[in-house]
Amino acid sequence: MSRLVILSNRVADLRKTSQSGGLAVGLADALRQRGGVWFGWDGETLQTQPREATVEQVGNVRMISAAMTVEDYMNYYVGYANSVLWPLFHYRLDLVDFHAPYFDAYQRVNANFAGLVAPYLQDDDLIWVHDYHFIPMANCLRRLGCRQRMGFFLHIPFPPPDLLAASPNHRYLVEALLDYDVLGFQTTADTINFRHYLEEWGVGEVLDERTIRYKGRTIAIDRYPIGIDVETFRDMARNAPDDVRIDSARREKLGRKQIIGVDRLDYSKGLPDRFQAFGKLLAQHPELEKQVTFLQVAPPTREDVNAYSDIRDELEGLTGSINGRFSDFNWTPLRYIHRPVPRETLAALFRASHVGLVTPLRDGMNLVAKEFVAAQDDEDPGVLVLSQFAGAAEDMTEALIVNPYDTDTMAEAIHQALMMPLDERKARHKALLDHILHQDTQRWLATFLNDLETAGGHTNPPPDSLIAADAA
Ligand SMILES: O=P(O)(O)OC[C@H]1O[C@H](O[C@H]2O[C@H](CO)[C@@H](O)[C@H](O)[C@H]2O)[C@H](O)[C@@H](O)[C@@H]1O
Ligand SMILES: O=c1ccn([C@@H]2O[C@H](COP(=O)(O)OP(=O)(O)O)[C@@H](O)[C@H]2O)c(=O)[nH]1
Repeated sequence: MSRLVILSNRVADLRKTSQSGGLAVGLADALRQRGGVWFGWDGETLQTQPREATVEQVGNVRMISAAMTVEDYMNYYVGYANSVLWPLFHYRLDLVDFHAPYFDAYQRVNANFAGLVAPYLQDDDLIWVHDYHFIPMANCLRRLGCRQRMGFFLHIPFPPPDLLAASPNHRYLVEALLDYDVLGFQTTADTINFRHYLEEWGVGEVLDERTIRYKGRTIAIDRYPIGIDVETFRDMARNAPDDVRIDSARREKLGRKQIIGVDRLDYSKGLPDRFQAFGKLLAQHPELEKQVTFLQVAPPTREDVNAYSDIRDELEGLTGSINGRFSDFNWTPLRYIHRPVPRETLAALFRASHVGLVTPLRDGMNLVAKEFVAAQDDEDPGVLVLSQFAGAAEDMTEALIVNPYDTDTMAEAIHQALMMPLDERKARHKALLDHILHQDTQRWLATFLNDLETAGGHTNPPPDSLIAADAA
């Protein structure tokens, strides 16, 4: 079996079970199972770029990481990755903030990181690159002479061609993706958008749904929906810490139901619309007074990007106005936590909740949707309310599917979830649980790596075209 080398901007702390963000959670689960190497940014910024990476062995995983300069952090991470690619790929052209130095830094950081990891690569490694930060990584590694098989997985949505074309570098990005041997997306909709781009812009040739021909090479593309380690999460949920148990017992005594949401405080997660829907629920159903509380965990994220401080102000305003209007001395309907909460605690909180709200405006997958289902008690499960625009909705069709822009209907869906009879809750939960058990981390890892192992790779001609790749 070839050694697996994972490259991603964010690396997790494998000593902790708690990671912020689904990419770190998914990859930590995957690498703990198979072992290998994980390379990425260590989260530090320095005045000058370090010449070497730091290496550390954690169990069966070799962690290789490096800092970046303050300037690169601002132009590459805050800039191109999170002020251009993130909003663009989440269909938010209004938030795209493009500046030429961002794109230069994006290419420079990819080239620097390729140079830092290349000395650690072995000839028969399987190289698996993750997410929008590292799209040109294959190109950079090939320029250094790396001939290994390389796969890429996009954790976020791939937008329709017309939206992508709003970026000055759209052709560069797509051609850089075609430098890999296998391209993975979260959903069928994403793979269709990618193929449509190729057809509309005349890049390569779509041979069939899963095969592209580009400059004499073959590239496999498919959807590989990311999953979770269901049994581990179920065990965490059953072992509630004391404070969660005491809080649940108090609520039970008062006959109160809990609604829960857990999201990084990101504009893509649809939090203001969700809060408004909760306000409408309370206004339209006065009988719910003191019968229900909504707990929203929303840890800070990417705070150096302007769009993220705006959403924080908006949410704090909404929390104040909802609680100001409906609270009583012994009831606070909306509890909002702006800090990360350990995943073990979240698991227990999910199990203690009657409704899970996962209502992003656009999301690659959304692991919280899967975690909420995994955490439930099979005999008395809670109900998942899921946005039609989360990647998870493509398969989790037994959730209550909502349009997150339509706050009136969302309020009604929350009401339906709170009132749902036990038989229906059990039937929906069983179907959702079967689904997440089937599409778990292990399957995600195995299907992608199987395709990478059998891909064109070494049989493809050397990608000389890459050397000539220009920033169109
Ligand atoms: O690394 P950060 O900038 O702090 O952001 C955290 C991660 O957010 C995104 O997660 C995505 O991946 C999940 C797992 O595949 C998926 O469920 C979710 O829909 C995506 O939004 C981002 O893509 C990661 O690169 C970040 O590390
Ligand atoms: O305070 C928090 C908030 C989130 N998470 C975890 O972070 C991941 C979020 O992944 P998801 O795919 O839902 O969204 P992303 O943040 O990657 O866009 C999930 O595993 C959550 O359980 C966590 O451990 N603590």
